[in-house]
Amino acid sequence: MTQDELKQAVARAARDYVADHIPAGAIIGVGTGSTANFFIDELAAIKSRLEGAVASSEATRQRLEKYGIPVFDLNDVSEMPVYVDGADEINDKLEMIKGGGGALTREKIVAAVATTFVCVCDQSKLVRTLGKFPLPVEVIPMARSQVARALTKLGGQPRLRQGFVTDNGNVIIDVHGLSIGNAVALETELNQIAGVVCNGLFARQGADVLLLAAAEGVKTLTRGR
Ligand SMILES: O=C(CO)[C@H](O)[C@H](O)COP(=O)(O)O
Repeated sequence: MTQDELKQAVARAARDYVADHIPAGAIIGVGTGSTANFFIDELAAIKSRLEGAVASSEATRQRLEKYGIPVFDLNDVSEMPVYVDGADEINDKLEMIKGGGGALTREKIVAAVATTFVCVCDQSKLVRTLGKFPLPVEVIPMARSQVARALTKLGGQPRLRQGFVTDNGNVIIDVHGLSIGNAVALETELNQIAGVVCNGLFARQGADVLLLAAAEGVKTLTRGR
């Protein structure tokens, strides 16, 4: 199976998970990226069961609206049964690196309101140790040099994502060369650097359910929050 076929398979599994686990008329959170896009395509088939969705990026908002799925402002939504999103890496504790698509801040905010984070991945994303994928950090533009120096002191090699501006008007620094032993501690430490808006470690609030696509089928792994 190609990687896109695996993404399609896991998107279908996520559609079925949503159909089985949410009450009719719920609002759900929707992530960003190619796997999330396949999920939106599948979600269109069950849209009559939803009141709508909250989008984690402008790209996701546009795709949801293309299918006629109502998109709500997060400020008007106080609870969501589920948030569905991909990841760049995930370990067996269901801690993740996210933000390859640059939407990490809004993803973390929308996920924080959801009861259950369902991560949808193909098998290539499952790793023993997080950090081979460069860790995205969203930074206020005037702070980029000072944050880069702080990231170097932490042992990483920071690289500015060239020509990229987030939906929030900020820049992304991708941190290479990290081998992340304690993801919760590093997530917390990075948040203390002045100028950091958000970092791509989703460890303090990891996934609750992982739907993992492999050639043999889609496996479900769960973790208590
Ligand atoms: O965090 C993300 C976007 O900010 C994505 O979930 C992550 O990059 C995975 O994307 P894809 O499904 O395209 O591999």
